[in-house]
Amino acid sequence: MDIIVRPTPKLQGEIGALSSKNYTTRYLLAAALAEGTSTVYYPAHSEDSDAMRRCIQDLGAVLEEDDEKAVITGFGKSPRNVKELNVGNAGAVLRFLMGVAALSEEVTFVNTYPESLGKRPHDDLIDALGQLGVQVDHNEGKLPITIRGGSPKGGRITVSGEVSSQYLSALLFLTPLLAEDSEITVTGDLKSKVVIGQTLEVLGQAGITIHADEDYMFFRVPGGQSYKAQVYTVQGDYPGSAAVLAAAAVTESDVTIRNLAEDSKQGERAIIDVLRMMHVPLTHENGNVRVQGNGRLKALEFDGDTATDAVLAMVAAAVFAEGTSRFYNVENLRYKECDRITDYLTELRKAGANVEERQAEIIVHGRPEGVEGGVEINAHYDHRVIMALTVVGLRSKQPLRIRDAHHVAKSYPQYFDHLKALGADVEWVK
Ligand SMILES: O=C(O)C1=C[C@@H](OP(=O)(O)O)[C@@H](O)[C@H](O)C1
Ligand SMILES: C=C(OP(=O)(O)O)C(=O)O
Repeated sequence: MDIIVRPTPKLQGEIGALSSKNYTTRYLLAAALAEGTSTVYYPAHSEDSDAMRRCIQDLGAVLEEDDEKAVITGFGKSPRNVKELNVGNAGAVLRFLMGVAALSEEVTFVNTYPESLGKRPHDDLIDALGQLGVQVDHNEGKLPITIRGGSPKGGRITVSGEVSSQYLSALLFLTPLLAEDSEITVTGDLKSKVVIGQTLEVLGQAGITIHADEDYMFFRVPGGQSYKAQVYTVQGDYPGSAAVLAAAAVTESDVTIRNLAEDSKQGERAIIDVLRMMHVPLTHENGNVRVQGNGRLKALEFDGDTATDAVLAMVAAAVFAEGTSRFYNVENLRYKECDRITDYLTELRKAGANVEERQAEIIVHGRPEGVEGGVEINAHYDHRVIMALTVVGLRSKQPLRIRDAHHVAKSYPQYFDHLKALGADVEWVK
């Protein structure tokens, strides 16, 4: 399915934020790794969170769900033997479950998105699991991947943080369950470091003890622990909401998103500060973010690694800012659903934006007068490219047609419904 995004000068209304993807995957996993029955309130419903639901059930968790909650009886340290797992296009789900698979005899992760997740590297996690004595067969560090776990005992592990924080999160979920203590040393620069704060927060809620150095470069993990069955509540999602807030920022608007906690550990809450720095009129009180956009934005410089999954939305806003913006320290955007620097900028240029790339930077020469549009956009299987190009389309002179925009459902299936409710002129076409 394609979406047509037509110029929309005004957005107005109120929506509730979608539920956080990163907390949903973590709570579902923590519940599966517990032996009793946990409840997860307001879990996200999207392709990635459904991938976690499906896989933990394949591994032996029992899940019952109604409109507000998932009730999960976990398998503890003993996942059921399963031949294959299919995580769809979900990177974090794959990496976390590669850790869990170390507790199984033999599991193969199949490759159902050869053009997206199928191209992403997992070498650093494969290497770390190898240090625990886990045998991993792989296709040059990529899917399909077969893990022969058995009974790793724990010990000293080093893992590179240069490409993704998800490898470290996977080890932090696994090692507490091993018989012996572990020590994890991170080498290189740890990318998306703030996300590790979310992992540690969830592990703490699950009753797991981890001794972490303040810089998250070294961890002591006592072995022989068990996850406690708990009641969790998923908070609102900043990365997805960032795209809606960017849309409000580039139009004449009065848009409110509810349920975005001021004290959230999601790094992408930086969208609030970034829009403020861009002089976008905005308030954030009692979990409600209200943008009263006037279409005028100022350029800024920003360390994108602190808000990895919101950078594309921020760049889309910068396309219409006065002056030149620079988003630096973003090299790991290249290892996502697509190369979110080269592929994304290719599509932005098609729409008429003036952008430049460096290995680890995106530079945007703003066009407050708007961009031409009137072209077809390749989504590159990437929900965040789809959301960000939609923001650009709202302020293009001619409509944009985004091909295969249904991939938005990886994290935010109701994105276009939410935008429509706010008055955006968007239409699905076959
Ligand atoms: O741990 C997680 O849930 C995630 C970590 C981040 O990945 P990287 O650490 O690869 O940047 C983020 O981009 C991804 O959407 C989710
Ligand atoms: C990169 C993302 O997810 P993942 O790495 O889990 O596929 C994302 O949600 O933007």
